Amino acid sequence: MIPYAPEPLSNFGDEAVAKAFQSALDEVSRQAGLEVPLVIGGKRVNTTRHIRSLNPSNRNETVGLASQADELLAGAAVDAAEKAYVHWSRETPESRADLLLKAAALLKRRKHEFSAWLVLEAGKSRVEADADTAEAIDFMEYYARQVGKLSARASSELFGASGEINRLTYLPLGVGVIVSPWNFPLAILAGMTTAAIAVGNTVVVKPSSQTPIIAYKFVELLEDAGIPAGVVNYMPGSGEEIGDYLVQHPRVRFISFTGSKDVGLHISELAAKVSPGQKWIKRYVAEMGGKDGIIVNHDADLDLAAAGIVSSAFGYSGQKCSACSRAIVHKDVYDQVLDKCVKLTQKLKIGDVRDAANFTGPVIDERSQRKIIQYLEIAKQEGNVLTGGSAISADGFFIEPTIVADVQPDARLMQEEIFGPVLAFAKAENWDEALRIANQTEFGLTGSIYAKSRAAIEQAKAQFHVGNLYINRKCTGATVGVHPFGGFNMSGTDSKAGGPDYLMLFTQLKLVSELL
Ligand SMILES: NC(=O)c1ccc[n+]([C@@H]2O[C@H](COP(=O)([O-])OP(=O)(O)OC[C@H]3O[C@@H](n4cnc5c(N)ncnc54)[C@H](O)[C@@H]3O)[C@@H](O)[C@H]2O)c1
Ligand SMILES: N[C@@H](CCC=O)C(=O)O
Repeated sequence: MIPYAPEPLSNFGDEAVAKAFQSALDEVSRQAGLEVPLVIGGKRVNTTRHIRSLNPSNRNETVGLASQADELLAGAAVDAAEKAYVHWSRETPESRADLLLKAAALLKRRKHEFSAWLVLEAGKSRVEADADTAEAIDFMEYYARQVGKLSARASSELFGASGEINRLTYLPLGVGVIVSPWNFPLAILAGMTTAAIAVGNTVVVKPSSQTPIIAYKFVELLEDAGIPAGVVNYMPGSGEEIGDYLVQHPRVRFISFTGSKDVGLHISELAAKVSPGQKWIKRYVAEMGGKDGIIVNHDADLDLAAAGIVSSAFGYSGQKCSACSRAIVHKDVYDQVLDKCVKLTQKLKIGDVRDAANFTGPVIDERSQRKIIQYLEIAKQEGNVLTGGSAISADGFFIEPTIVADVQPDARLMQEEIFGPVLAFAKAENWDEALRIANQTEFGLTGSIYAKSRAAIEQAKAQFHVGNLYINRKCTGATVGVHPFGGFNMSGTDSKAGGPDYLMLFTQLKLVSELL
């Protein structure tokens, strides 16, 4: 196998690339409105109830209708996954890795088509959509290589004992439930799903109700790559209805979740309870929200810092768990950084992401837009709104990129995950205080610092308590295999997706010791 290298991002400045993307977008737009069934044990199942997936750039456009599962069908999906597990768990690591490589190759060929679905269904700009698709490819390429390493690693790290043969093996866990979010509806779904199946598990995938169509397209892609029936079952449905049911199912062995803190904690509680007939303690891997901060020191390159803050805060309308929602700036350069950020923000173009000129698109849906509008009201009480501050009246769910100055560290704007384009600024007296403010949160996902002084950098490395700390660069945009991703505290179980230990989370280790 050639060494892993991340998938290059598309250069839309190249006319041929832009044209190829546009034709994919036109083609996908023609397919909009399609109906997708559930997939249980490889069979298509159509239901009478549907989830309507809307284009966030224009609520009048239906991207697709997904069949909606109920408990009975979700139970059938667990049965199908359990049946498939018998064979899939005995496949060689090499053949499972090959499947991931085939799926990655197919996705590379159909890159623009998948990105176009992301533009339509998730409201991503083509640049953000392309990065999402590239990350999905990366997860599969990376995990395909990690599977072999995992099986090679176990026994080689045992100490020898005379007169014995000792073998350590990573075994899969069983049937898992994959619960994924809408904000990286391809990359995160693909990463969570393929990591679990790469080591021999079978899964029921419950995608987000905002983005079921792209999830279906991914399951189809796995089928095109040759995945056996039942290894991945596709099960859109309401979180409360089938999510809770699947999490509590006695024959579900593990749950891999990415989403908000509230839902993550709810699942944690349910998964901890033993259901009648259950034979194991369920494994729970959870990646949750963030309240990520960027700290700027008095000696920093202020232009670099302002560009990093604005890009981290407003890329994909602030709807990344890694997004910068707090800028904590040394008092000596506070006004300058604020001014630079406001000027950069006012240049951002907002609108329908089908238009390449728009940097920022909509937020995901009306509920999210309403929630962010409430925070814009809170912003007026908790600070000074310097730019933005309103929703945009349109058919899509647009919110102006908003900067709020002079916010107190304990204000709601500095504590609660808004998940929209709202950035709060707080002033720090000195570097110690800046780090204290940055850590004054229940989350601990990403963070950046901009500083030149070596002492300040080293102090931040030791004291800034986040899973992903970046120095003199933005706090979004982790690359698979380069920046393993996951956070501390209420940001989750720090599972480090795209890192060397991730696959182990979906395994159990068996030691066999034979006396000679
Ligand atoms: N840490 C990370 O790596 C990471 C990555 C992406 C997103 N996120 C976080 O995800 C959130 C945004 O995504 P979201 O709005 O889709 O999150 P969400 O928690 O609302 O939903 C996530 C998934 O959980 C499902 N769900 C809801 N209720 C459920 C229940 N009772 N049982 C089982 N499943 C249920 C949803 O249908 C969806 O599929 C943000 O908080 C963001 O920070 C974290
Ligand atoms: N891994 C992504 C964030 C995923 C969550 O939304 C990043 O690093 O920006």
